[in-house]
Amino acid sequence: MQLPDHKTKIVATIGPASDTLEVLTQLIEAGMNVARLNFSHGDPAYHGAVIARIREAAAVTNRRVAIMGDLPGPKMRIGDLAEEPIELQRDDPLILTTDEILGDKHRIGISFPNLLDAVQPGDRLYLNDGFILLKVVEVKGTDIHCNVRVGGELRSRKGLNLPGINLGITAFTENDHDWLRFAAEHRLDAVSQSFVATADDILAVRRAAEAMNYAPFIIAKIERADALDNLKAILTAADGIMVARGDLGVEIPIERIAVVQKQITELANHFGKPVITATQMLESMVIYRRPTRAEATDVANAILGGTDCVMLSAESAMGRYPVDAVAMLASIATHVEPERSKQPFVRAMDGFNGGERMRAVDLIAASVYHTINNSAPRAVIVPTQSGSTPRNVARFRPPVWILAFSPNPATCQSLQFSYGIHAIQVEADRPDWSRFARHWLGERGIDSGLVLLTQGPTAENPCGNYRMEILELGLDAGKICD
Ligand SMILES: Nc1ncnc2c1ncn2[C@@H]1O[C@H](COP(=O)(O)OP(=O)(O)OP(=O)(O)O)[C@@H](O)[C@H]1O
Ligand SMILES: CC(=O)C(=O)O
Ligand SMILES: [K+]
Ligand SMILES: [Mg+2]
Repeated sequence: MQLPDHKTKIVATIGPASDTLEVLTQLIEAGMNVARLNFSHGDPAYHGAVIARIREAAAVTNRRVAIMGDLPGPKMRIGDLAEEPIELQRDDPLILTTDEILGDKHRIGISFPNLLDAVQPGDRLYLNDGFILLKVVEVKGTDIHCNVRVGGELRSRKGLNLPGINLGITAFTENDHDWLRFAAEHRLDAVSQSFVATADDILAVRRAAEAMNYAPFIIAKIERADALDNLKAILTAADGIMVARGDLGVEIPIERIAVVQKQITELANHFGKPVITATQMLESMVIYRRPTRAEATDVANAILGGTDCVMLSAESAMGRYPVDAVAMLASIATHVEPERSKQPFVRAMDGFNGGERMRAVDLIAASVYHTINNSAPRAVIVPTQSGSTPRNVARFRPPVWILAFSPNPATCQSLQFSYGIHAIQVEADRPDWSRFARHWLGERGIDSGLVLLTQGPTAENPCGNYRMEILELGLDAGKICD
C-alpha cells in the first residue's frame, strides 16, 4: 500500500484549463484529493460532463477523489461587457445600472435590484476582488452614479463587494437551491455554501438537502465580516469550514486576513472539523511555472498553522500550469509537515483544561498522540461510522497515517477533507477489529512493528468501551494470538 509523502489534502477548482480526462488524470496523480466545481461559472450541462470525467479519471487512476460543488450564494456580479477588458481610470465617472445592458467603460449592468435601495452617496463599492474602488455619488432611477477612486482592468462577470453594507439577504438563495438539486442528482460528496453569516444559513442548506433525500458534507465558506462573530455556532452546524480569502479580503481589511485565518484554523482544529485554506495560494502560477517565495511561504504557513486542505482556484481552473500547481502544493506539504511544532496538539486541547472535562474520544485521541510520540508506530487504525473518531485523532496532526476503516461510503468520501486520514471502505462494522486489522495488514505485507487501533461504542456494539490497542506485529510468526 503506497500512501502519499504528504498528509495535507489538496482541493483543486476544475475549469477550462483542467476539465479534460487527460489533465484530470494528471491532477489526481499529482495529489488532488477533492475536485471543486464553482457553480458561479459554467452551466449544468458543463458541470455534469466534468463530473463524469472526474469519476472516470478517479476510476482510471484507482484513487479516491471527492467532488465538492460550490454554491454561489448572494454574490453580486457585474454583467457582460461588450468588449473586454475595459480599463477604468481614477476620477472617471461610471454608472452601475440594474437595466439589462451590455456594459462598457461608461455604464455597467448589475443584476441586483436591491442594490438601489442599499447604497447611498459616499458608500464604497469594490469590483474584481477589491482591485477597483468606486465611490457612490448619487442614485437616480435605475442608475447608481459612481466615481472611480482606484482604477484598473475589468472583465465580464467580476464580483462586486459592499463591505459593511447589509443587503438583508440570507446566504442560501433560490439559485443555490437549484444547484443543490443538481448536486443531489449527481450525488456530489460535498457542497460549500458561499457568504455564510450564521449557523442558520448552514441549517437551511442541510434542511433543503434532507428534503431531497441527500446528505452532503457541508462546508461553510467564511467570507463576510458577520460570520466572524458566529464562528462557533457555524462550526457546530457545518461539517467543515473554508477560509475564503478572496471575498474575505475585501469584506474585512486585508491586513486582518492572516490573524483571522489563524483563528478560524485553530477553532476548526479544536472542533475536530476540517478547514480549507483558499484563494491565491499560488496565484502567480496562473502565468508562471514557479510560485513566488511569498506564495510558497503562504502555503507552508497554512500547513504549519494546522490547515487540513490547501486549495487552488484560478491556478487550476484557468491557469497555464494546473498540474504543476498541484504538484507544488504536494511538494511544499511534504517538506513542511515534518517541521511542524507540537503546538497544534496543545492548541487542539485548549479549553479542555479549564475545568471542562475531556470526552472519552478526546482522551483516546490524546492517548494515541502520546503513544505515537513514544513508539513510532506504522499507522493508526480507526474504525468509524461517521468519521468523527479519526478526525478527533487527526486534529493532533500525528506524524503517521490514520487508516479509517468504514462501512459507510459517504464517510470515506468525506474523509478526503481531513489531514492525515486515509479512508478504506470495508464491508461491515465488526466486533473483532483487532483480528481483522492484523489480517488486513498481513495481506499487504505489513507484518512487523507496531500499529495502534482505537475502538469505541458502535451501533452493533453499543456497550463497547473506548479503548486503544497496541498491535505488535510479527512477534510470533505462525501463531494466531488474537
Ligand atoms: N467552470 C468554470 N468555467 C469557466 N471559468 C471558470 C470556471 N471555474 C473557474 N473559472 C475561472 O477561474 C477563476 C477563479 O476561480 P474561483 O473559483 O476563484 O472564482 P471566483 O469567481 O474568482 O470567486 P468565488 O470562488 O468567490 O466565486 C474564475 O474567476 C473564473 O474566471
Ligand atoms: C473561494 C472563495 O469563494 C473566495 O476566496 O472568495
Ligand atoms: K462561488
Ligand atoms: Mg468567494
